[in-house]
Amino acid sequence: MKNHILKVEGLTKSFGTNQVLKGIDLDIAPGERIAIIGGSGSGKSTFLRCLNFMETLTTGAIYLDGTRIGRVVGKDGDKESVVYSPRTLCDVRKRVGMVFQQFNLFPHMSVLQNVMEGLVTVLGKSKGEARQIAEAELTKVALHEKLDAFPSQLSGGQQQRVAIARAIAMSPEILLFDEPTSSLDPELVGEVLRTINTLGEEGRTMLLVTHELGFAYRFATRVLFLYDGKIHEQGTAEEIFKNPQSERTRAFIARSSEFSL
Ligand SMILES: Nc1ncnc2c1ncn2[C@@H]1O[C@H](COP(=O)(O)OP(=O)(O)OP(=O)(O)O)[C@@H](O)[C@H]1O
Repeated sequence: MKNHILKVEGLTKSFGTNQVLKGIDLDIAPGERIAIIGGSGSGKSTFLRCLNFMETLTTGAIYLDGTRIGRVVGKDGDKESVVYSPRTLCDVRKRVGMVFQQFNLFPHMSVLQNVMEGLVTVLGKSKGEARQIAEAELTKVALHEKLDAFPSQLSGGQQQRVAIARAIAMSPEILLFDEPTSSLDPELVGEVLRTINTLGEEGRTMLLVTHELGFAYRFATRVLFLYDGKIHEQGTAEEIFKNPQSERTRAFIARSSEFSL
């Protein structure tokens, strides 16, 4: 049997009466680089946020290394009641890191402190060890000269690289990227995509929601096309971009003006 690091089963998510995710099943093997593409409002960000429980699931289950997250405490027909303890959620977020569109850095902390914070408060590292790890990760994203700067003194691309270093420093097993370049000026997009690409080459398991279809084509080992809250089509980048089976996928790719292979 294939070894799955993450498994999603029958995931639905509603906000009030608006059902945004309508039944998603997905198995992810270690080292896969998955790009999630789809039109605005198709549920891409919501799906990603469900994977580290920033959103509660309406129905369905998520398994990490074969273990279901949360404890089922009751069942009413098909609907389960599941309890997620703060400890479980903290554990999941250690294992599943996330980089956001808006960086989400702490504005009152220096670059170094931003990366050290989770290492000390969540992982319980000593300040000395946290500093060592943080400096090493910031060097990898070429920000070793900005350790004492504050986020407001950095470009958007540099801030996003701090956010990536902060996520990587926690050694997550899976990294989620939610449109990490969409709030950047066009000239800064390349530096962040290069950083993400390097992480992929290191064999990390990654899921990336993106509108940069050219990058998705080069980067992803698997592409998911989300439409109306479901995985409408999935396959290798070659299959999805060059030979999609569905007319809807074909039309989406043809419409996306950024796409250049
Ligand atoms: N917290 C929320 N409360 C209510 N509705 C929400 C919430 N978050 C998302 N939605 C709704 O869920 C739907 C899907 O949103 P989502 O952000 O997942 O789409 P997306 O595919 O990532 O879109 P985009 O490409 O524009 O970012 C939208 O109709 C949105 O209004």
